[in-house]
Formats: sequence, C-alpha cells, structure tokens
Amino acid sequence: MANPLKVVIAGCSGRMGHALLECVFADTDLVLHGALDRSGNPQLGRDAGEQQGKITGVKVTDSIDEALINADILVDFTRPEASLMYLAACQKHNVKMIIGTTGFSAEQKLLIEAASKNIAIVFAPNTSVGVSLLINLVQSAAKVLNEGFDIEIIEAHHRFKVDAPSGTALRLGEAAASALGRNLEECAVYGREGVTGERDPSTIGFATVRGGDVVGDHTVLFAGLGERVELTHKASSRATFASGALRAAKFLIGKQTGLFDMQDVLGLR
Ligand SMILES: NC(=O)C1=CN([C@@H]2O[C@H](COP(=O)(O)OP(=O)(O)OC[C@H]3O[C@@H](n4cnc5c(N)ncnc54)[C@H](OP(=O)(O)O)[C@@H]3O)[C@@H](O)[C@H]2O)C=CC1
Ligand SMILES: O=C(O)C1=N[C@H](C(=O)O)C[C@H](O)C1
Repeated sequence: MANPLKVVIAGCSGRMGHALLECVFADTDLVLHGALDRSGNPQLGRDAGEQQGKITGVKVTDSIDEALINADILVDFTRPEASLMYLAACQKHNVKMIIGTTGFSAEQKLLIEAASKNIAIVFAPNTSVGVSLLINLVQSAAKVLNEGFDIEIIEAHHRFKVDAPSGTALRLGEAAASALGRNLEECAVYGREGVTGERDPSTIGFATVRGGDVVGDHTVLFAGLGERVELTHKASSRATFASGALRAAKFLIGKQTGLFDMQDVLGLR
C-alpha cells in the first residue's frame, strides 16, 4: 500500500486495545495515528506503544478531536456510551469507523445505522473469520433443521465481561431466527429458573457462562428427539478479533458511506 492507513485505536489500554496495537505494529499497510482512552486513565500522556516495548511517538490522549485530525479510521472496542461519543466525533471529522463494541440497545443501533449515511462503518459483534463463517453455517443448519429441533445458544466468556448474552450470541440468534422467518425479539428466552413448564418449540434459548480467562466460546445447539447438531466456535486469542477488525478497516478503503458487517468484509453474503 503506497500510503499506510492512518488508524486511531479507542480504548487503547483495554484488552482489545492491546491486541489491536500489536496487530497495527505488525502490519506495514497500517500506521498508528492516534490512541484514545478516557480521562483519568493512567496511560494518558504515555507513548501508546509503551506496553508493547515500542516507541511510536503517539501519546495516549482523551482528546478525541486531537486524535481524529487527518485520521482515516477509528477502531472502537470500548463500551456503548463511549462508542456513540466516538461515532459523533467521526462524523464531524469524516473518519470511518470499525465498531466491535457489544451491548448496544436497539435505539443505539439505530444511531449507528443513521451515522452510516454520513461515514462508512463496519459494525460487527465478532470480527473473527471463524464466527463469521459460523453465522452462515447456523443459517444453513436452521433452514434444514426447521422442524422438531430446539435451538439453544450457549456462550462462555472471561469474568471481566460486562454484557450478556454476548453480542455474538445475539447475532447467532438473529441468524437462526431470520432463517426460520422468526423475530428474535419475540422468541428469545434469556435463562430459565424455577418451574418453567415445557419448552416452547418456537423459542430460541440463551445460556451464559462467565469465568476465568475464557476468550470467547459459542455453541449453537439444534436438539431434536434422537439426535443433536452442535456448531461451536472457540477463540483462543484476541489477536483473531484484532486481525479481523483491521481487515475490516482495509475493506472500507474507497467507501465513503454505508453500514457493513463481517459478511460483507469476507464476501460471505
Ligand atoms: N467484535 C469483536 O470481535 C469483539 C468485541 N469485543 C467487545 O469489545 C468491547 C471491549 O472489550 P475489552 O477490550 O475486553 O474491554 P476492556 O474493558 O478491556 O477495554 C475497554 C476499553 O474502553 C475504555 N472505556 C470504557 N468506558 C469508556 C468510556 N465511557 N469512555 C471512553 N473509554 C471507555 C476502557 O477504559 P478504562 O480502562 O479507563 O475503563 C478500556 O480502555 C466489549 O464490548 C466487548 O464485548 C471484545 C472482543 C472481540
Ligand atoms: O467481551 C469479549 O471478550 C467478547 N465479546 C464479543 C461478544 O460479546 O460477542 C466477542 C467475543 O466473543 C469476545
């Protein structure tokens, strides 16, 4: 690439922030242009590469305007309230965005959709190649196993995760529901307790496990009488999410507006 893509990392001192910095440093098509964290973060004012043993000349800042001047793209793995703040700033500075953050409400997702009329955005709750493929596999399986099979989605993540079910689990639920002509909002069951009665066959169930350092496991279970199909993805490193996000960044080169996901990035539609 003649001119490396100028990337700003939001939440640069978070778990995904670290993985993204490593990935940017390893890719000559990309250059770190800005590194953001919120006021009060102890990394503010320090070199963004310090924890990777690199001197980048880019200081971690809480000034969004400063970080976005002349940037090409902002990569956001933070929290919904932060993502929406960055979304507003990216529109102001005409900077593209990769949004990997999860836990948005339906109303917040509409704000992202509206912003994509002004800037190009990839919005994906999971940027790994494996989960992107899993979404397609779940759609195919749901179409074949469309009668007599109960759909349950089981996800496991590390103890620090703050949202449940995971964004990926919800996306997998949407994939199954849409393949069956159902609306996930109407058929989702989030956990069970007490005397629940027999299972309603039209529902899609979710079960959440939190513990230790699990990077991210997802299983979609199609359970029939006499047989079960289980489709599982297990992430063992955050580098897989980071490299997918940066692949998405390159996909946006030349795109001025529009809302995309990893199916678009990987040609899986
Ligand atoms: N799409 C995908 O493939 C993946 C998505 N994710 C999602 O990415 C998000 C981040 O995950 P992870 O890196 O593990 O989380 P971390 O908590 O490790 O990092 C979050 C970062 O965002 C910052 N932050 C939090 N709140 C704000 C705020 N209000 N304003 C500005 N910055 C803020 C944090 O700063 P501070 O430390 O000061 O709080 C921190 O630097 C989650 O939503 C997670 O679900 C994670 C992995 C893969
Ligand atoms: O918080 C995480 O860690 C992860 N979050 C994403 C989600 O909510 O789906 C993706 C991945 O599984 C890791």
